[in-house]
Amino acid sequence: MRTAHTVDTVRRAEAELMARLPEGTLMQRAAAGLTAACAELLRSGSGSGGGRVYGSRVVVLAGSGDNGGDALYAGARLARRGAGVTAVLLAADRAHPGGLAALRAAGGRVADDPFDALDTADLVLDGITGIGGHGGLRPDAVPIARAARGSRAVVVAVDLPSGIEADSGEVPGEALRADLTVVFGTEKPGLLAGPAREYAGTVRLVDIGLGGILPSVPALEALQHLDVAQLLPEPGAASDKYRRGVVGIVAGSARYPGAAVLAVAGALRGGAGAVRYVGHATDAVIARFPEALVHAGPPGKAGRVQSWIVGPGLGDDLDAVAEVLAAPVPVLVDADGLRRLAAEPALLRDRAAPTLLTPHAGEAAALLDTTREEVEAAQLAAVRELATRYGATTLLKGATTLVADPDPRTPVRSNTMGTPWLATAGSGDVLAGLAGSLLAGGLSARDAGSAAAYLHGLAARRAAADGVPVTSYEVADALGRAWRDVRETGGS
Ligand SMILES: NC(=O)C1=CN([C@@H]2O[C@H](COP(=O)(O)OP(=O)(O)OC[C@H]3O[C@@H](n4cnc5c(N)ncnc54)[C@H](OP(=O)(O)O)[C@@H]3O)[C@@H](O)[C@H]2O)[C@@H](O)CC1
Ligand SMILES: Nc1ncnc2c1ncn2[C@@H]1O[C@H](COP(=O)(O)OP(=O)(O)O)[C@@H](O)[C@H]1O
Ligand SMILES: [K+]
Repeated sequence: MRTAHTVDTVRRAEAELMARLPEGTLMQRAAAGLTAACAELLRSGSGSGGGRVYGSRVVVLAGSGDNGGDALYAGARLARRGAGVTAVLLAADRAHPGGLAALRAAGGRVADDPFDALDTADLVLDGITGIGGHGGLRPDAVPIARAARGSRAVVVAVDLPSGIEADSGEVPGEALRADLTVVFGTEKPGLLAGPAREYAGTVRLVDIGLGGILPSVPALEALQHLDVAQLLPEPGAASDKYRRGVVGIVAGSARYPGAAVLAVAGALRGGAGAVRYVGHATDAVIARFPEALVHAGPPGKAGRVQSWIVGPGLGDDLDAVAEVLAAPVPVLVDADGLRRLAAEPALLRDRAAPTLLTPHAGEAAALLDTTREEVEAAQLAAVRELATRYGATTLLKGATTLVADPDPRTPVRSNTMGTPWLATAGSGDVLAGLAGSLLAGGLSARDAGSAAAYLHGLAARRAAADGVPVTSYEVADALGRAWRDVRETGGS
């Protein structure tokens, strides 16, 4: 499990640890981890450095705080290994004194012209701001950050990409996009939530000894293979199709029969014992999936289920939404079902069984009575607000998918397993089917949503492995492979 803690929590834990250690120890641990990561990158040939630390050209962008200190000490270590290291000081009179002295003692120098230095750099260390930065890059840092990004150098962010908000994942102004972020002690929420997450590149965690001090419940977490493997249901010797769970799907319409087919496709790969389709697309569903049980409706007449999915491709025939939400089983509401809910939130008022809402940014905006742009700029705040306002677990789809429970103390789950290939019509229907199927298998709404988002992203990656566009149907088809992948790596 990847975990992220807020800035306040990190600062408290660091203070507690620092009180037990000689001064400067944590910064040296951070700098040592940073140096190792940079050396590895340079040796791998990234940034056209010729595959060695010795002789490579490194530029350290150093702001006025400890983030700059980390970067300067790492620069000093790289200089001792033979790199040519130049520092660009964003606030020359307030640069970290110890870090700057160490760099100079190791043969590093301060740049006369930052742009000349960046022009020939192989690697740029971004130490402008860390967890103390707010409000985006300041005007004097903007041209330097742009030159760094525009150069051929590989960019390594120290703790987090400068310009992002560590706690909210918002990017209020300009920020410096990194190829690698070396984060200290624990991840920060902004590394797991969009839009900031998309600035971080690959994230590498350096242990600085905070492990036993940080609270065990993080602010955010992200599942990995092993975690997903442990969540997935597995039939036992005593299982029959009803015990494995029956998922009911109210989706599709004469106008959008494909949404029904795709939701059923996802649900059939989610481990439920049976998939019961209810609606106007029975012919299309049965033609593709003879194993589905079909019924023209209404849902109450279709037979028992352990969970319902309602919404994909329903069009304007939305009476079934209220009917399904009145059932005492877990319900996943997607697409047109969410439109109905935005118009009548009271439909959720008397629900005792779990509810999972799966909006994309546009649907989330309608539910929150705001704009898509505002949701996209503050995804973490939006998903939390949706979950508390509607009293329902909410999965907010996007390049990063977030899942929040109504109880604000429960860590938000982030899924970074997606791929832009998923931005294709109908892939959300497959996700809804898969998540609803996991709900029928007995997973909580949070586990079902986050495990489904993970498998869905992994399936798309597998299906697009050759770099070719994938269709939503192919994503559904690759779910079996994704399931096998996590089981093989995670054990079962
Ligand atoms: N604590 C620990 O034990 C450890 C901490 N570690 C490291 O310390 C980092 C946190 O250091 P920090 O607290 O000094 O804050 P930091 O992010 O460097 O910013 C400092 C100053 O920058 C300025 N500034 C603000 N916004 C700005 C902007 N938009 N653009 C430009 N400048 C801006 C503002 O100063 P101002 O100019 O307003 O006076 C602010 O005070 C942390 O991320 C990690 O790398 C590690 O060594 C491990 C041990
Ligand atoms: N850039 C992206 N990177 C990763 N995943 C993405 C990206 N864009 C969209 N997705 C994923 O693709 C799916 C799209 O779902 P949705 O918006 O409901 O589409 P549709 O309604 O066409 O099915 C979601 O799972 C979303 O998280
Ligand atoms: K930084």
